[in-house]
Amino acid sequence: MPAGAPILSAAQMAAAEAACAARGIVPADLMERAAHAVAREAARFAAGRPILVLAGPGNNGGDAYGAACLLRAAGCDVRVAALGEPRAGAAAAMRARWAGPVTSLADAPPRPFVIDGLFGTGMSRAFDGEAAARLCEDAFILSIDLPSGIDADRGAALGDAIRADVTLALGSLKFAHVAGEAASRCGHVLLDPIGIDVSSSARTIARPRINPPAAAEHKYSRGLVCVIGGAMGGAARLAAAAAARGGAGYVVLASDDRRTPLDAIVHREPDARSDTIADVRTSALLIGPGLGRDAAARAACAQALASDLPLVLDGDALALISIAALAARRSPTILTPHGGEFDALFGAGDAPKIARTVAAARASGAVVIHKGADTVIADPEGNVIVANPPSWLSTAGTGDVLAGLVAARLAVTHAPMRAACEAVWLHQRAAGLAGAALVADDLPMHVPQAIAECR
Ligand SMILES: NC(=O)C1=CN([C@@H]2O[C@H](COP(=O)(O)OP(=O)(O)OC[C@H]3O[C@@H](n4cnc5c(N)ncnc54)[C@H](OP(=O)(O)O)[C@@H]3O)[C@@H](O)[C@H]2O)[C@H](O)CC1
Ligand SMILES: [K+]
Repeated sequence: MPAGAPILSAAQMAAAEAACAARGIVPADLMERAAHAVAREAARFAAGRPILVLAGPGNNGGDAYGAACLLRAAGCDVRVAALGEPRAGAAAAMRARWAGPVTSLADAPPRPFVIDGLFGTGMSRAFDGEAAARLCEDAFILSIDLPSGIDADRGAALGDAIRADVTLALGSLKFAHVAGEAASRCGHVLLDPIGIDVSSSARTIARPRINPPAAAEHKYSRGLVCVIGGAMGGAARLAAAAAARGGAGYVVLASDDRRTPLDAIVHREPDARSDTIADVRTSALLIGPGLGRDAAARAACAQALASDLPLVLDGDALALISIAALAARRSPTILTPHGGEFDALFGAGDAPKIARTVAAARASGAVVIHKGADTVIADPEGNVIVANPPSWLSTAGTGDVLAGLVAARLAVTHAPMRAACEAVWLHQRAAGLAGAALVADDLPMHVPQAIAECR
């Protein structure tokens, strides 16, 4: 996935495209650039294999006809199969430029390399993809802009959507490249800006810059993280270990369980939880991993919410708080819900995940890390960062590790959105370093290497 790339809705993309006209760049120019970009990538990936171009009735089809012409002119073996005819505009002009035969999808013989130009951002209703599926079955598929059959904003498959090996996004990434079911249908995503000026409050995650501590720093100035644990000691231990490896100067673990994951982590008895939450030296307080939901947990959560400390709320804590109590806080707050915890706190809804996460951040005044295969990070100002963490992270305890990293980065940076993004990046990079079949315990030891890569 391109790092730090803007992400737009289909309507925002159309507006950016329209704004090009003011600079004298008309739709036919953009399609010409799109066709060149598609032909370039197709030639690279096809590597001499016979190419079948699937062309639809809209501008996605126009891009496809343009690429077919360029590839044929470059000496490639190209055939075209179409679904409907472009009726007007730049797409019709591109269609007219193609002098070779055009067959229907049903009549086309399969070829080993397919350029999927059936539908892009204009996909508006379910699509009967049976004929296309036959042609794509054993082929390498390069999708133009989006795999055909995908709702660009929701990332949902409308009928029989195509599953691409490579998707070349044009102009900007769309929500479907990073969110929802569609993200997994895109294969490897490339982006060609084709000269369109794009600005967006939503971007893909990028490697952060993390400086080493200044020479005069000491353990308290580096950031004191207090982890408030409860009945399930393992979760809090994982979080504390991650906080210690994540760059905090000092980590305190107040938990029923006397074991600490590292000798460098200071244990406090659970009856000292209240004093710990009241400790004004604390740079970031983490509450939730393994906390439980009993009366003591509820009281600890209420005290944490009422404090002026920068706060990270995870796991059980997310079930013990209200949006009103969050909104009343004046200090930085970060929430780390997975989908179920998010729905329980903010309500389930039909809107795309990015929009729901922004609404949650606005309502709570907190930075929200809405975890999942597409992790959406939003702040109350509407800024959004999207990450696609490795699927090996879908195992017990990895959320506790993330919570600990979030607390560490909040303690160091004092900036909740920055802290959330740094932590999510470090978490996914540590997972990459840990490799296949990782367990949560493996992650903290890889965080220092991930931090070292952030110079
Ligand atoms: N990013 C850019 O600036 C550029 C993008 N380009 C390419 O343009 C497409 C978007 O083009 P658009 O024409 O808006 O949309 P599509 O090509 O995706 O499809 C629209 C046509 O498809 C018909 N349609 C929609 N759903 C179905 C269906 N289920 N079955 C059959 N036909 C369907 C739709 O018909 P309507 O009746 O709904 O109007 C349209 O005819 C973008 O993705 C890029 O590839 C530019 O080329 C360059 C600039
Ligand atoms: K397509």
